[in-house]
Amino acid sequence: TQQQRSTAQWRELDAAHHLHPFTDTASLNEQGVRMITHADGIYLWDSEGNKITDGMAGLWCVNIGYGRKDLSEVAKRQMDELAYYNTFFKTSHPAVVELSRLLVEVAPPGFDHVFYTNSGSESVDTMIRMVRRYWDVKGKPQKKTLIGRWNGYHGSTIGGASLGGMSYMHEQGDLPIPGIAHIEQPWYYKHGKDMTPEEFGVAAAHWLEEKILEIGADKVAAFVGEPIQGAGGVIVPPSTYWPEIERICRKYDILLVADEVICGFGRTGEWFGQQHFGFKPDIFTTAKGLSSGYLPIGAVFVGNDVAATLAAGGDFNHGFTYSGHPVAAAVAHANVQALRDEGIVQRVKEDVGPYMQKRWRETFGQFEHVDDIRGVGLIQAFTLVKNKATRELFDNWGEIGLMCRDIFFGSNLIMRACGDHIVCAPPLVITKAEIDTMLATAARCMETFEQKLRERGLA
Ligand SMILES: Cc1ncc(COP(=O)(O)O)c(CNc2cccc(C(=O)O)c2)c1O
Repeated sequence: TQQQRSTAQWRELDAAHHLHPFTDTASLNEQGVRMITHADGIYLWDSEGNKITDGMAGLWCVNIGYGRKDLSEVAKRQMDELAYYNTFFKTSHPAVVELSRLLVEVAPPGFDHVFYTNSGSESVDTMIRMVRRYWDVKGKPQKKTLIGRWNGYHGSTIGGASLGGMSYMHEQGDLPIPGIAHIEQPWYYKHGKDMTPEEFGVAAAHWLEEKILEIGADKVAAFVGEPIQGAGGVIVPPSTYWPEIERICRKYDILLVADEVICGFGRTGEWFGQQHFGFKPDIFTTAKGLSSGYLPIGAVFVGNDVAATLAAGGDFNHGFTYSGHPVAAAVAHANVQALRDEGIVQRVKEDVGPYMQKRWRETFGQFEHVDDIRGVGLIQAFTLVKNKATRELFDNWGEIGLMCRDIFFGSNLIMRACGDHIVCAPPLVITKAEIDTMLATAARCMETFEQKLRERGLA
């Protein structure tokens, strides 16, 4: 079992030796980290015994909820049987074969092949190399450019960070790499002022057509997007957006890629976000909910045309030591089987998802500085705004979001601030009673938030 230390001792050792992701190390160590020691269902406990409601399912990933001993038993059994062997050099093993069969079963039709990675970023980098290889084999090697969206998020590897549209990431490391372009995001609240959502969805998709014509269709390899932008703040596109994107991709013969790292494995109430929006990509990337975060694993679902073309090209020179890792594959298999056989995905679509969306709107609609209340299934958000009537946002984008997030955290409720968007993506096993309790806490926090705005002369 874990060595028993005081919170102070944990904090001291962490500050001395551990570099955290996406963190300003100096400021983190002024405050001191919260030591999360265990978790169950939708709850976390810290080293001070505080019970915390995890409204973010870790990092959008613990779809099945914490504390599933069946998954840890599968991990132990697999590790005792075959802890590791690779899938290079004409070998395979039962765990990755069983997972592949199951994933093809839950995938939309037309995806009979899966490539494995260790993360969403590696899935995205794998996809980038597949897309460029695809056009090589097709005899159009100049079709290299991949188009993403500003404020899209596709990971932290050099490829993923380049394809993502977070400019503060591009500034660190001289990104994007060559052959990457971006178009504006389909954020209706900000860009669609004098249009209906449906008109805006078509207009926003046409930004892709403009970009393709600017670059030259003969140079464009693919368009890549998250069905709903997650880390960008749960930007839910109008219903007309994705079908128009797909039409434009077919018109100019460029591949359509969905990044389902967040939207995949039941988050929207469908198995994959592409099914909610009604489009069919050529490839899609996954991770997170694939194993519910119990072990690191990612998977690239390769459409049959792309798979056949890659195969025609002979050796595809790409892969990782841990591609299809036996223990990660076994746990992912048990996780996906439970999401399906326990009806968890189905319940998001038919029961808890609609309930959350209704209660989310009821809870936050009453606040003066909350607007654009939105969501699908169990991914939802709202935007903190200075003036609803004029849709005026606060100055210093992100500052108010962090203030609001800290009020939630102070009440042992984890929600995420993405700029001035407040987002929530709980484990898919959340019950209606837990939704009511969580939102009652959140409502009290929002009263405090409004009070703080007044005290700061911002309201
Ligand atoms: C759509 C998408 N694509 C790729 C990645 C990269 O996955 P990995 O992190 O496993 O390499 C992601 C990851 N998304 C992600 C990761 C970490 C933090 C947050 C946040 O919103 O705070 C979001 C993602 O959301």
